[in-house]
Amino acid sequence: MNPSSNNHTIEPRDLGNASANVSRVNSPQRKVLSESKSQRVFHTPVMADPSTTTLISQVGHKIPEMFRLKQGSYADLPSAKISELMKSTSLDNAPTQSLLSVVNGILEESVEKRNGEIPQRVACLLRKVVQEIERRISTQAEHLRTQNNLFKAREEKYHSRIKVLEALASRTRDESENERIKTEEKKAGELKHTEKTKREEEKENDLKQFENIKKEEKKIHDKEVIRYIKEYIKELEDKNMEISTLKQELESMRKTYEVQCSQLEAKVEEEKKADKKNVIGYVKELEDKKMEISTVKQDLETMKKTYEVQYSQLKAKAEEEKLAYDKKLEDKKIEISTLKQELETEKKTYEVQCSQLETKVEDAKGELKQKSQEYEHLLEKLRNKVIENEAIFESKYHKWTMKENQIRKSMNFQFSYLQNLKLSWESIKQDVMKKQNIYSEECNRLGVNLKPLVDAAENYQIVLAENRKLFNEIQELKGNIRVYCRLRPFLPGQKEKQSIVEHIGENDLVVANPAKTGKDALKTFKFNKVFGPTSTQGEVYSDVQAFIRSVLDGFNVCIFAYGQTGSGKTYTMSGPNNATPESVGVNYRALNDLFSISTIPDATMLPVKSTSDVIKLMDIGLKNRAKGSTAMNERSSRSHSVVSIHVRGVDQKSGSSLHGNLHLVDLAGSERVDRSEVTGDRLKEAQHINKSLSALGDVIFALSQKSSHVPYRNSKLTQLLQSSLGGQAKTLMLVQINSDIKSFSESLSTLKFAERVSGVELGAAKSTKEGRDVRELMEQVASLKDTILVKDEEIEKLQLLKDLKNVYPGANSERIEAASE
Ligand SMILES: Nc1ncnc2c1ncn2[C@@H]1O[C@H](COP(=O)(O)OP(=O)(O)OP(=O)(O)O)[C@@H](O)[C@H]1O
Repeated sequence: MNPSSNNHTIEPRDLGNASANVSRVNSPQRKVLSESKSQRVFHTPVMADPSTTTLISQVGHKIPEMFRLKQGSYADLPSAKISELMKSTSLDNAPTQSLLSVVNGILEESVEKRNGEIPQRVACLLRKVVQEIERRISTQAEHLRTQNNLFKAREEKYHSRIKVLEALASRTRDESENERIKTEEKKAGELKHTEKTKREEEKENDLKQFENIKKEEKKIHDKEVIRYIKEYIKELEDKNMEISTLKQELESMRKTYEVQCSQLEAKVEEEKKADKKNVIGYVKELEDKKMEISTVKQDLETMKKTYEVQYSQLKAKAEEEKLAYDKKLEDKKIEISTLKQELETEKKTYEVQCSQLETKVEDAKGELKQKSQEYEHLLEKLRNKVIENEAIFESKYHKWTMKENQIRKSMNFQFSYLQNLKLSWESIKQDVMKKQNIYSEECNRLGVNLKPLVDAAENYQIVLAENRKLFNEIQELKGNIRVYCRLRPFLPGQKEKQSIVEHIGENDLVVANPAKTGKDALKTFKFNKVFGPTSTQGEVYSDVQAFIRSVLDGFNVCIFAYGQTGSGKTYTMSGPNNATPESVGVNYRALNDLFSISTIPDATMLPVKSTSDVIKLMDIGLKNRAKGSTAMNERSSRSHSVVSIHVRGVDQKSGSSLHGNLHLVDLAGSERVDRSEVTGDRLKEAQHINKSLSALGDVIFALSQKSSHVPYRNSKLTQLLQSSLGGQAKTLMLVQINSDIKSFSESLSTLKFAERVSGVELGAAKSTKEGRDVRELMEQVASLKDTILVKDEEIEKLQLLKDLKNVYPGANSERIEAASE
């Protein structure tokens, strides 16, 4: 960059005298003044001291006319002249020396003529001039910085060139091992080294100089900036000179390298010639290889031809396909054109529709407008009504306030009345309290009198319970069949809910005949226990439980449910369908009890180990059990169900053995076939059921009459129950009653039958429990019986032999024996 190209740079010839003033402008004013005095020889105002005129004239030719003060002082200048001087164009065009002389002039004038005072407009001029000088200095500083950067960039450029040269030198080293070259390389290295050290030195010098320049710059900054710039420029020129010298040196180095390269090339040529001989041998080998390659080439040629044939075939095929594709394309184009036509028609239709819609929209707009008018009219009406209503409300409000006043008045009146009432109530209260005291005294007296009566009643209850217990014990001793009666509740879907039962006691039941009236209609039945319709399965079982327990004491127990069809026998014995633990019947509870009471789980005839095992067996039995829907019961059992559990065990402490049977019997229901409306197979079933039940009735009748013959063998049922009914067993009959009025006749006959059953005396139940001695004796008896049996057989045989001998006296005894066997 050429410094003189900038408008604001100071030419070297201007700078010599102006540099000191620039620094003074930047310094505090007082310093400026003192220094300006010491150097007055340069800057005394032109007009004040004629001795300086020569000097001014020396430099004056460079100051534009307008900044030259011909006569008078700056303070005397007219304001128009000052404002003209302050114009940016005038200041820009003025050389720095002129500006500095203006500054000096003003300052000298103010010190010498005006005792340090500067008029306002002159001060403005001074400020402007100083600002301009400052701006120029900062531009110069910027310029210096740019120069510096330029110098650095050049330095880097030289560094990179040196690196390139180094690379060249190293490459040369690698290519030749010749010592001559080595020497040369050394030389080159030395040269490079010298050049490098020279460069480094120069660099160091440059840096030092640069630092010096910086220092000087600092000093000059205080003294003479212009001189520094001059020196700097000179230095720059020197650097340029140095650079050109370096260039020349580099040029000479390049030439040297070129010479070295040509020498190297010559050497390589020589080596090539030496190698040529070897090459001939290689050429021969190459010839052979070429032959091989030509053979391979021929093969390849043949392959190429084959491929070309294939290619031509494929091409022909591709062309055929292309033709077909073109045809398809043509078709598609036709299709597209058809579609376009269709689209066009659609578009037209759509446009027509659009226009129709627009017309409709217009119509709708009209309607909307009309309706909005109507609504506005309505709104107006409503507003009027609101006003009317407001008026009505106002009048009503007035009336209500009047009424409120009236009510208030009456309330006040009633309040006073209430006060009076309260007073009278207080007096009444007092009277009542007195009376209450009297009554409590009388009650106390009565309580004292009543106590003996209460005690007597309590005693009566105890006596009653004892009586019941005694009655039961007597019955037990008699061995009566126990009879529990259970009443089935009305079922949810049942329409008629009129009951024949008048009274349900703990042990008695009163039934009313709907055909009769008065006392004749009522009939009382007594049983060991009566369970009402609300009784639960648990309650029923709690009274059955004792029987189950006695099975394990060696008693035979039979529990059988009897009753008309649909009266709840299966419900009591097994429970409802999908029974829960709360609703399961006697069977399941009894089994649970047996297995929880027993210490010998496998002491059964059947391999059952738990309730669930037996239940599984029972389920099999239930599945086998015939069931059917009748008019009387949806899930009527069409057969008797008998669950027999045989318990055998040995008491390990006492050694006694026992065996007990438990029969859990759910009889099929007795039914009147006219009511159950059964026909066909069902009718046959009903007849069989009724037959077996009547056989049971006959047995019961014979037992109650203490007849010498009891017809057990008339049915399988009575045969099965023989040991429970006739033997010394514990028997419980659960009588099921359906209290429905329609079932009166059936219920009555059931109750009568049950009454008869309860009168049957079986004799005191006997346990089969036997002591150890008895058991051993029994076992001895059994073994003796077995021995007797064997002996009897032998006697029989001997007898037979004897008879045969008598018949055939000459026969051989061995042959007779064989014949008899
Ligand atoms: N105590 C009871 N509580 C609620 N429902 C009962 C009760 N007893 C019986 N039932 C219901 O009455 C209906 C008839 O009962 P169940 O089948 O036990 O009679 P059943 O005497 O065994 O009849 P069948 O002799 O025809 O077999 C069933 O739906 C049963 O669930």
